[in-house]
Amino acid sequence: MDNELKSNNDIKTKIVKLSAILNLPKGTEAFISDIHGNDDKYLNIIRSGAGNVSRKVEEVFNGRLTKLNQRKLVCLIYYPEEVLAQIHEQITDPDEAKQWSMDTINSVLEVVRYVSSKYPRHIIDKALDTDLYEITKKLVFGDLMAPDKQQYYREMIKTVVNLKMNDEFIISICHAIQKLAIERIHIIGDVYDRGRHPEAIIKHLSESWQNFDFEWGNHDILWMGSLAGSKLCMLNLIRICARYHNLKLLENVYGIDLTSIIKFATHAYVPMSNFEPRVNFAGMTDDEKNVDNCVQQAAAIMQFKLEGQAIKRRPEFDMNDRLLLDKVNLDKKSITIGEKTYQIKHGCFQTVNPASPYQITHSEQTVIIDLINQFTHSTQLNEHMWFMLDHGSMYLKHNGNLLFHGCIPVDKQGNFLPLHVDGQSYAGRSLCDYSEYILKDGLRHPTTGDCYNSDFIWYLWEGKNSPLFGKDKMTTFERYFIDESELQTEHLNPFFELCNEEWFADKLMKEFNLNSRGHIINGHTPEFTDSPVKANKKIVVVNGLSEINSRDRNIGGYALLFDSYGMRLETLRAFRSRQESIEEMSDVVLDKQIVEHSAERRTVKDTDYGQNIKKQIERLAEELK
Ligand SMILES: O=P(O)(O)OC[C@H]1O[C@](O)(COP(=O)(O)O)[C@@H](O)[C@@H]1O
Ligand SMILES: [Mn+2]
Repeated sequence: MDNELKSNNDIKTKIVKLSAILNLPKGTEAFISDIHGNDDKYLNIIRSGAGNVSRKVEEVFNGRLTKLNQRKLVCLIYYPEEVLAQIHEQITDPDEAKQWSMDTINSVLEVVRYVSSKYPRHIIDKALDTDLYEITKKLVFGDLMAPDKQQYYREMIKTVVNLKMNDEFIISICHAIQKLAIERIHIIGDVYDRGRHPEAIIKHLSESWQNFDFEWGNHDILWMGSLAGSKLCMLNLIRICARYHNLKLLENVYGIDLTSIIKFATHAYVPMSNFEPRVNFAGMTDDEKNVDNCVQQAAAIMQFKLEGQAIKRRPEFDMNDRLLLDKVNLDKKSITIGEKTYQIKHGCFQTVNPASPYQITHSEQTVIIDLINQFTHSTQLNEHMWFMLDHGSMYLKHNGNLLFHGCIPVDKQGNFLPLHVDGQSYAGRSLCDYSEYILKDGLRHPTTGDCYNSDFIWYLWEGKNSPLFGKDKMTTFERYFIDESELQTEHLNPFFELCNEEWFADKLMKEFNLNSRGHIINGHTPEFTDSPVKANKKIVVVNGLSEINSRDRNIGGYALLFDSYGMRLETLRAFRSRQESIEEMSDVVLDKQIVEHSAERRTVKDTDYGQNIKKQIERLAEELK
């Protein structure tokens, strides 16, 4: 064959393959948010395919397995390692154990074949374990019903069991099912803060997941901002870690030596009830609680001082109402705001100089410099934050939907509120684009000096026009010191109320150049009273809210699934622990609600990926001689 013909045939083969992919059903997207370092809860959602795995098992085994046996199989798929250990304790007879393994291998193979049926080969290949690839590929892709081959496959399964590879094999297939149950995960912000293992979530995504994206949340910004050199982001972050008994995360995972702040804090402060940690884990010692308490005070006071300096440096941020330290009276036991004076029962203003309340002391300065140098040089923090940066954005337009963590700031009429900074005005989409630009610029050029980028990144955390925060003020000071609920209340931007209006959803979509048939999906605010589905089903809030805040203790938040049949919102069962989930064989989903039902089954053709494929096909067609 001459070379020209050969290369033409290569191109044609590629076109045939790509055209075939266009007609496969659209992959399943899962939308989750506000994980807040709860790695077990996150893995529970992911391993269950946000409820998709149990649905698939039901579709395959309805009428063949009882509900109880379906639940057992589902639980095995979520937690194969733990469930297999239990089974080995329960089934001690060798023959019975072999039988169980053979039956189970057959069942999980049926499920993996079913979930992989809508994927092109290269995606399935990625989901299969590389060590066992040669065997799994034969059993997954082989035609098991072909009469001449049945014996061949059965013998293979028998040999896997006889060679005692059964557990390893089952585990690898279960993991493949988990991966294939969701094609892409959208993590709509707040991976970090409060919970103990945000790094485990990053690790899971980087090591075992292929398709995902982050839409950054306000808490993630604190961590990215600290790497960029923002001392304010860092002090907020340390304060929150101390508040949630999480300082170990900084030491053990990010290699931050906290000696300087712990020494300073325990010397300058005594534990006080208003700084007690917000969690009470079994095994927390009094010593640890005292350290948390004092570090929280030290970080809070340094934060309030540096915030004061930043607010004065940046009048354009319009945050003068947050200047509170200078309103504390000389007795340091009361504060006068406007006309009113409020008592401060538990103040800790011993390092505040009334003549110059926002000035930090020399000791504080030493601590801050030591810490910010460590943050900006932490290898692990660098790795994790760049991972979030590389795979994330302020907002994402994907398959016709608009995703962001918090809000697009508006006034009561729904007009986009402008932020006047850097000689320009930014509002709506341009505010999001500008925020992303500054964040990236800040991370590319880290500096520990008081620069504009660092100040702006901190503004994204708690400024009233920040798309990530979405509240009029952050009342940290009031919540620590002033026992007055009216002052402590943070008011949501009108955006959240307007989200009940369909016209508003349409306006947002238009601002982002999207068709009004798509959906807006965000997180951030826990839904206590209203439904998470709003604006005639055009807006969905997927907060994986913590059970502590939930109006119903059985509800553990919401996740959204978007597959070839449409979109459905899953109400998640409250998650208490991995062990409890395994013992109770509880499924993740409590309830489902259809958000959209596609009239026709969506295929890859109807997705952004499909658009790319079409372009590739066009380019290839042009190459044909
Ligand atoms: O309950 P805590 O730890 O004091 O945190 C409360 C603070 O967290 C915030 O709710 C922001 O966090 P979220 O993004 O999780 O809502 C602030 O508005 C509030 O001041
Ligand atoms: Mn948030």
